[in-house]
Formats: sequence, structure tokens, C-alpha cells
Amino acid sequence: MKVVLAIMEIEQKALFIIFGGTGDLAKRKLYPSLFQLYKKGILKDNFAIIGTARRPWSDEHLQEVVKEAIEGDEAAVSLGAEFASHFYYQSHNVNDTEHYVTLRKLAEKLDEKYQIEGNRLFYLAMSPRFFGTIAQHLKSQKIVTTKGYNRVIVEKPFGRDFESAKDLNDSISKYFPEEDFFRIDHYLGKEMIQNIMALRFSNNLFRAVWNNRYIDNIQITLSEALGVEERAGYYETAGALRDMVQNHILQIISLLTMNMPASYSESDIRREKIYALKSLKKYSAVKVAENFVRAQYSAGDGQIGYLQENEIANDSTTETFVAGKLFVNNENFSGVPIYIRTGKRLTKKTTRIDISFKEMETSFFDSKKLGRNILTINVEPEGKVFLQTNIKKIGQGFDLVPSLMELQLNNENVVVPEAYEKLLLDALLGDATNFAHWEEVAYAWKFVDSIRKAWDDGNGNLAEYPCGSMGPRESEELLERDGHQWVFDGE
Ligand SMILES: NC(=O)C1=CN([C@@H]2O[C@H](COP(=O)(O)OP(=O)(O)OC[C@H]3O[C@@H](n4cnc5c(N)ncnc54)[C@H](OP(=O)(O)O)[C@@H]3O)[C@@H](O)[C@H]2O)C=CC1
Ligand SMILES: O=C1O[C@H](COP(=O)(O)O)[C@@H](O)[C@H](O)[C@H]1O
Repeated sequence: MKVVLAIMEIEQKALFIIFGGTGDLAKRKLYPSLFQLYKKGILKDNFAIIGTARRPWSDEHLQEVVKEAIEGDEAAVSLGAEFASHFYYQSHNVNDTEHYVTLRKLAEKLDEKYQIEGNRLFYLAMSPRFFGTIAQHLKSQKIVTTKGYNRVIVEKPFGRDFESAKDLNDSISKYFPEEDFFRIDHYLGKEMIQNIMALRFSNNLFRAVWNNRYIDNIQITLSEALGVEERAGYYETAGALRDMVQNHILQIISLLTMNMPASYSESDIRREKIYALKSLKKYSAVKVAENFVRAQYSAGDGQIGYLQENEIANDSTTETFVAGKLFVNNENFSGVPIYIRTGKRLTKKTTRIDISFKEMETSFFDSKKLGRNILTINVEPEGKVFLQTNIKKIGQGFDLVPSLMELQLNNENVVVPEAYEKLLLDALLGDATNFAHWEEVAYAWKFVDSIRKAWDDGNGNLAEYPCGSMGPRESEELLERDGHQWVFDGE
């Protein structure tokens, strides 16, 4: 642990070039996260950030935008102006080669001014259709340096199916090798998602029972109270399956079901995650209809339905909810149903994993009285882990009552860093463990494509659910057919 902290405390020298520097992601996530790294002294004197996009902003305007982005942070009062002074703006159309020449000159000037030693991080926070052309120009216009490192970080969506993801991947990997290519999945930066490996592999108790002999079923819920908001254009091309299942949910499944890696290293962890994703059971089209539910929100709870949202066609069939039953057919998990669900405009924002253990065959108790052991990883909002057990009811006799044990995770009173902060630091350190490797992305798309194709070919109806509910009835039935129910009922 000491070694890791020591590395993290070292000041990093880097020039960030953020493509999409005027965008929503930059303002809401990237600038505040970079400020956290500045507060911690990881970014100190030897760094600069170029924000670039088409808008004709000035350095001063970008610096004002950055100050606004961090104004909620108390430390911004004393440190905000100095931090913002490291930001520069370059008006730039990514399709225009001439602009890369200006960008290179600015990058060289800042490299010298801040003594950055050629380390560059290119953050592509804009539509993926531009990624190939940006990567190509970075190379041809010599914005990649020969001295330090050159890393490219790309945002989602990484394609809309396997073929387009492969094209996208090829268009970047022509210029950036895999070790410099960081595909963001911000769920992998969440503290509680990273805790899955810690729970599984550092506790003999859990290690021993983490398999199909003891686990009955796994339930993963990524529910949101928000609707489609301002992202109709993107969401209509994606839907919940591509937006949440292909990336976040399948990444969580890989962490839950992979075999124990040989070591805590990028390559060993990746190998096991890839193997888990490769082991996902594929369904025939008919089986997709049986094992997956798709639905769209309708008006309810004072909210309008999806079809009434701005810029959504009134005959749109885009799903805003998906539930499904999956299997990872590796040696430890074959036969364990993994129920997933995600949707917009559900009861509340919750990200949780419920691991339900098998009922016990015993003559010591009347087995009907025994509640199942359930391990709940509440990623959000609580960031806690709970274990449901059975204990004796106080008093005469020997009745049992369920009891909830809370595993104390944050006993150091530290502020949990935001996912983007951790991932930006990982990228600075050149550690891609918490980023998605191409083969993970590829297997995830192959799985998702088979579901999408079955739907597109008419297998499986689009159900409806009212805003404020936990999805359509069909989602409950998916579990009821197996004699189960969702552990999380939305309360
Ligand atoms: N916002 C979010 O919460 C999340 C976003 N993402 C992903 O991050 C990426 C960015 O999203 P977001 O910030 O929301 O999108 P925005 O639409 O807010 O930003 C897009 C950016 O691209 C710039 N841009 C567009 N066309 C060009 C061009 N031809 N040349 C140069 N710059 C251009 C825009 O600036 P200008 O108009 O000034 O040129 C703007 O800065 C997307 O891939 C998105 O899917 C992923 C997860 C969450
Ligand atoms: O990637 C995405 O994630 C968000 C949900 O992220 P969270 O960290 O708030 O759980 C989702 O709203 C968005 O549609 C999707 O693109």
C-alpha cells in the first residue's frame, strides 16, 4: 500500500490536449477532476492543459469556464486562479490540417514553458466519428513527441456494434499502440467497482464461496431516475443496451465472474476478464426473446414519456430499459443466472449488485425459516457492502431473524475520489488496469450484437413502464419463472 501511495504523490509532468474542451463532459467531469489532482500536488508546476474545439474562445474565456466548473470546491477560492492559469485555448476544427500546425506550435511552447519533457495525454471528449482523423493528424503533424510518452484517452461510445468498434479501434491503433490507448469506462473508476476484486481476492471467506457451488444467482441493477435529458441525438442511436449493458454491466460481470488473476497486474487481470467475457453464453434469437426484456418509459409520476421528449420521434422504438438473464460459462460460474437490469426514469438512482447464496439443506433448522445469505455491493448512492445473515432471535426458544451486517469500507475518513479523477491519474501513471482492453470491448460487442440482431429481426416486444416504477412487469416475470425475485425492489 505504501508503494502505491508513494507513486501517487509524485508530481506528474504532462501536457493534456482535450479535444472537445468546450463540451459538457470537459466542464462537468474533466476540469473538476484535474483540479482534484492539482489540490493533491500530483499536478503542480509542470503541467498545462490545452482545451480545443471550434468555438472562438480565448485563453481567458476558457480559464473563466474552468473557474466556474470548480467553484463548488472550497479550495477553489485560494487555488482556483493559479490552477486555471495553466489552461490555454486553441480554436480548432479537427478536420482542418492547418489547425494541427498551430496546435503543435502551442504544444511545443507550453512544453518548454512548463518543462514538461514531452509527456502528452490526448483526451478525445467528442464524437467518436472524429477519433480516426484526430489520431492520424496527431501523428502526421508531429504533435506526438519523440521524447516523452504519448497516450490517447477515448470516451464512449466505442462503436455501435462489433464492426464499427473494430473500424474505430483500427483507426486509432494504427497510430497508438495498445499500451498507449486508454478506452474509458468510467464505472471502472468507481471505488466500489474496484472493491469487487478486493472483496473477492483478499478475503478467504468470500474466495471460498465465490462459485456455482454456493452462489445461487447474481443480480445487477443500474437504475437512473433521470430521463434522456439533452442527449436525444446520441441516445436514439444507442438505447439502453448499447449505452449501459455493452460497457458498464458487462465490465461488472467480468469482474464478478473472472477467475483469480495470477497477480495484480494489468496483463493478468485483463487475461481473466477477457476469458470471462468470452465465456458469455450466446442465445439463439428465440432464446433472446425469452431471456431479455426491453421497454420504454411512458408518462407517470409527473414526468412525460420518452416519446414526448424533445427531439424524439413519436414512433421511436428505442429501449430505455433492459433486463436480462445471462450466464458466464466458465468453470466457476456455469449454471449461475446473472440477472441484469438498467433503465432511465426508474424509481431512483441506484447501482447495486446482489449476490444471493444458495439455500442450505439442513435438518438442524426447519429450512423454511432460513433466509438466504445475500451479499449486497451498494455502489451508489451509499458506497457500502452489506451481508444478510440469520441470527438467533433474542429471548426464549430458538427462532431465527434476518440480520444485516455492514462491512465498514471507509474507516479512514477519506473523501472518496470521483471516478474520472482516478482514471485520469491512472492514465498519467500509464496504468491501464481500469480501462477496457480491445478484446474485452470486442467480446462485449459480439454478445450485445446477437441480442440487438434478434430484436431487430422481430424477436421480443418493446414493453412499456411508467416513469417512477422499477420497469415493466416482464422484468419481474423474468425472475419469477426461476422462482426468484429482485432483491432490490426500488425502496
Ligand atoms: N457528457 C457526459 O456526461 C458524457 C459524455 N460522454 C462522451 O464524451 C464525448 C463528449 O460528450 P459531451 O461533452 O457530452 O458532448 P458535447 O456535445 O457537449 O461536446 C462535444 C465537443 O466537441 C466539439 N466539436 C464538435 N465538432 C467539432 C469539430 N469538428 N472540431 C472540433 N471540435 C468539435 C464541441 O465544441 P464546438 O462546438 O465548440 O466545436 C464540443 O466541445 C462523447 O463521446 C460522449 O458520448 C461519455 C459519458 C458521459
Ligand atoms: O455512460 C453512461 O452512464 C451514465 C450513468 O453514469 P453514473 O456514473 O451516473 O451511474 C448514464 O446516465 C448515461 O446514459 C451513460 O451514457
